[in-house]
Amino acid sequence: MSIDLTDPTLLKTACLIDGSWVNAPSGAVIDVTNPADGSVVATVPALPADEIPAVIEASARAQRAWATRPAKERSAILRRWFDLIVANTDDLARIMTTEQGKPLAEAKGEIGYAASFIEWFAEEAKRLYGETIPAPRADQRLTVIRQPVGVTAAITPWNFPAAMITRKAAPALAAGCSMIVRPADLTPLTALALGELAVRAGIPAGVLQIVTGPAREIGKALTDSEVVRKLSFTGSTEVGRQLMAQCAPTIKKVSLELGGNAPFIVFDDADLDAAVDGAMASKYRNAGQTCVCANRIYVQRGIHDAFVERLTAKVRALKVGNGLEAGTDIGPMIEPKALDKIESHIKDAVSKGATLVEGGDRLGGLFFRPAIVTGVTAEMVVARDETFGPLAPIFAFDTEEEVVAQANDTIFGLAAYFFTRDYGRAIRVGEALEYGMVGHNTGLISNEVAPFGGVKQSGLGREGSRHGIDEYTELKYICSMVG
Ligand SMILES: NC(=O)C1=CN([C@@H]2O[C@H](COP(=O)(O)OP(=O)(O)OC[C@H]3O[C@@H](n4cnc5c(N)ncnc54)[C@H](OP(=O)(O)O)[C@@H]3O)[C@@H](O)[C@H]2O)C=CC1
Ligand SMILES: O=C(O)[C@H](O)CS(=O)(=O)O
Repeated sequence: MSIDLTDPTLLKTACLIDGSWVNAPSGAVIDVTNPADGSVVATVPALPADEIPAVIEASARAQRAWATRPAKERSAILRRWFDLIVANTDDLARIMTTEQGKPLAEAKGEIGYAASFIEWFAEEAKRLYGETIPAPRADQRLTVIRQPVGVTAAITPWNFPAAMITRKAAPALAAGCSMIVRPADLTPLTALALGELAVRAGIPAGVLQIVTGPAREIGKALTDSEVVRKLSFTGSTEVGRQLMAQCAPTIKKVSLELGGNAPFIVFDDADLDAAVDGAMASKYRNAGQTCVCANRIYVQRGIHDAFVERLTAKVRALKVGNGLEAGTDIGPMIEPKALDKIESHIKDAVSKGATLVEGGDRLGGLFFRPAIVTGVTAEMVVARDETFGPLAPIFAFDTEEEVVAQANDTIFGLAAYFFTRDYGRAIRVGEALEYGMVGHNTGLISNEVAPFGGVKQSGLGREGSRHGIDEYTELKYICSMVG
């Protein structure tokens, strides 16, 4: 199946290495399939790990030159990349929906979200200010400058094939670093299309490289290298923990955006319609395949039944189908094991006394009817493990103290949400929740201007915002004797 594009040259099926489009020496390839129908959309190289040292060498060579370019020049080139991505939104979205499955409207939204990080860091590039410090001696002058970390690497997941790349590459390039990106095998085409637009924008050869192929082996080659000074990873906590350990021998800087288990709390005094709309947005975006999705929905007993009734009506109205078809709300899951996990969470909960009140059945292929389960308790697997699918498990609660304790009873700490119109409660709960990001009366918190990241075992560091570029810079202190 070819993808119906206005500009077919955006469909790249080779690695971007040192400014050229390169296949694996052996010709080995990986199939890229459409989750909506299982068809092979394209192939990309299965680049062997022994090709990575040359990629790293090209990255180091390019980075030295890139860092000497005035910040204003780097900014202008990033701005051109932003403009080209925006101008090609429709094609990029069609490529994304074809390989990842999300509805076209969501894919277009992600392209805009991904582009916003480039726009933001094109501006930040010009504001990497240093410091002068009053010296303790008359014959000294103390200055602090911010310099690029150097050669960096990124390993990114399939659920946001564009935004998870630009949220890393934009600050890296803005700071004067180079970056080697290894996208998920399931969704490489979006990454390669972004690479093509980077070339057209004038990002020099070697500054941004995109390699496809065996994750473990390529990851090992990147983490083993002393030249690679930083790794940024988005994905599961399990893999993040492993990559962090692999980076330890060479003392790399590490940024980790890992798993979540977001509580979504609705108090009796909440705006009920706002809470239901917030739950729909947080739970079912990308078919529930986001790290910040509501994973546990706690509803205070006084509003519980009304909330379940209204949520059920909206979930029942969701249209499941091919993301390329107009009106689709929920696309296919990314792979078969995703459906197995949702089913296992439902079966475990029901076996322990919960009630399946909506959906929960397979619709053929990778399609799954969005589900709601009520009567959920802390003893059920869904309370501890991230479903990463369109399942809303609903817990009833009585007091503020009890629900905050339950919400915090997890190893994760990425995102949390709560709905209340009581000012005092808003302050208390917002401060008590042990999460990197908290939504108050909203289920959507992600943008390029705020610091995205988690605490506990949901990650290290922040992406986006004025903080995101810090992950790609080093502070250098210069002490001058002025004689
Ligand atoms: N905090 C956040 O922003 C996000 C967190 N996540 C979390 O990730 C999980 C689901 O996403 P998923 O993509 O399956 O996560 P994974 O951690 O399995 O994969 C993430 C990326 O890492 C690669 N990878 C896997 N194992 C290794 C390894 N040993 N060495 C190097 N690279 C490796 C994968 O490659 P490949 O897929 O090709 O095998 C993929 O590109 C959920 O827990 C979710 O919460 C996901 C997205 C965002
Ligand atoms: O990977 C994810 O799940 C994203 O970080 C979620 S968001 O940034 O699109 O909210």
